[in-house]
Amino acid sequence: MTADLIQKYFTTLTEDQVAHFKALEGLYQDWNQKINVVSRKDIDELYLRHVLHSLGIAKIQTFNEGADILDVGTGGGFPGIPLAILFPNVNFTLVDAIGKKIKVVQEVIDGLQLDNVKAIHSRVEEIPGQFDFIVSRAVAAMPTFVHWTKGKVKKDSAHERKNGILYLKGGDLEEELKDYATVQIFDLKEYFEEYFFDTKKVVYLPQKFKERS
Ligand SMILES: C[S@@+](CC[C@H](N)C(=O)[O-])C[C@H]1O[C@@H](n2cnc3c(N)ncnc32)[C@H](O)[C@@H]1O
Repeated sequence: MTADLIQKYFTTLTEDQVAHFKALEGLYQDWNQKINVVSRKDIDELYLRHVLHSLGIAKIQTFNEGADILDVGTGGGFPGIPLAILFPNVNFTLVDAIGKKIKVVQEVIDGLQLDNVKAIHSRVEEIPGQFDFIVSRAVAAMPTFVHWTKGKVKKDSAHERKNGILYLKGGDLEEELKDYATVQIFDLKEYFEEYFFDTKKVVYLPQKFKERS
């Protein structure tokens, strides 16, 4: 699959955005040979499994100009890098506890000359600042994740939807999310027809969520 897959679902991309999405393939293939951040199987399906999947968050939430978004446990840059290409006027902070992963992320940022992304080598618990939304994929179960990111969401919302966590998850989430009364789950198969998305969801947890009693 090629970068055309992105244009199939995001039809108003600028030439710059299309060029950036296209350039991801070469950058990741090159860097993945030096530092493995994407599994061999997945690198052949980069646009489906990583880029389009990351952009699933954008089908649920559009970020306002100037918003601050934190990607926790970004690994090789997902979902942060595709979202930063899609929202060039939004500030992204990508954090990961493993230095070599952040090195690849930094190389991709430099390769694309993205000026709206900062890559930080740190555990999320140790970074300062507050953000409108926290995005993530495949990092920790929600209770641990909520604990790690406590106090990192801005109180006042600049978006219609309350600030909070937008987490890409899959499978049966009932047990993991049973304590959160205000959680919302969005099925990505409603937006993308490829079979890969059949079980994929975006989990939205607003700040100041209610725990079920
Ligand atoms: C399975 S990888 C997922 C990477 C990426 N989000 C993706 O979906 O391709 C999980 C990543 O979370 C990072 N991580 C785990 N705990 C973390 C923490 N407390 N702070 C920052 N990064 C963390 C790990 O270093 C690892 O790179």
